[in-house]
Amino acid sequence: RQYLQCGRFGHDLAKRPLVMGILNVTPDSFSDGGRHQSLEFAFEAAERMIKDGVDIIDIGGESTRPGAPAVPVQEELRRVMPVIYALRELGVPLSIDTCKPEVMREAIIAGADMINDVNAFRAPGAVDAVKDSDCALCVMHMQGTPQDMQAHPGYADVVGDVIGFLRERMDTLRAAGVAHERVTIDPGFGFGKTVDHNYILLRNISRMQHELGLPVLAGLSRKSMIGAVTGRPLEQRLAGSLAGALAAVAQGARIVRVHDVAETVDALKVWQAATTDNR
Ligand SMILES: Nc1nc2[nH]c(SCC(=O)O)nc2c(=O)[nH]1
Repeated sequence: RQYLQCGRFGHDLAKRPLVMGILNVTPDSFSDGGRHQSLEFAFEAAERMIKDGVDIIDIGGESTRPGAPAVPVQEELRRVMPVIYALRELGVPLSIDTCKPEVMREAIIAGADMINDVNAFRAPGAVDAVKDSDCALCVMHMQGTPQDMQAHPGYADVVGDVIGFLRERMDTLRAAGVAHERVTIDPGFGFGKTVDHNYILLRNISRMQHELGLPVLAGLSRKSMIGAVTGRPLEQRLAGSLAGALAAVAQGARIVRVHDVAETVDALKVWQAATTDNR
């Protein structure tokens, strides 16, 4: 049985896959990019996700899309901290999508249940920032940086390379005293991968899970790997994203990170009914 036993998180992943809702608090994710409006919008979006059945809300203050500009730490703190303090009143588990140790520390103090680091806690000070807490950690594979990762993605063996990377990150975290149960791993769809690499990784989630003995988080929602095979633009990738989420869950993924919470919750309910013996 695999759970994220630590701290406020405490979900028993053995029961059913969890839905992580994406909450971007970056200026480009709000119509006017205004601060006050973004907090109001973030709060309303979170309330909506909770009503729709979300299990975790992932708050991100820095876009990590290919080519996205880096955000200074003070600006990222100004974006995410008000949202964390506001949303923690709603009682829903919160994940913070950040690579910066300073943001990790503040988020943990504010009661974050998970730190979701697309850089796998490689920044100087990142392991120190989280090792003494009980919050859950998502360790994701990325080749290169958001600025250059899609230029020339290449692997000798993409699955073996990703597993090797995640194993090395786990060894570093464990050496720092981080408990195994706190960690969820993630192949990082779209982070230094071609479309083929992404689908090879998707087909091998169960191998990752078994070789590393850790639950897998899958984030395919609306990504270019969905667009590549459907020909759909960003705003028309719901069906493809639902299929991707179910494919990941069929491979044993325990958390899916999505934009469309209500639809994914429904899809997983049908999946659960179709694949679980409820007698
Ligand atoms: N753990 C985790 N965190 C993420 N943050 C983003 S931002 C890019 C986007 O949503 O298009 N993707 C992921 C992902 O795949 N896994």
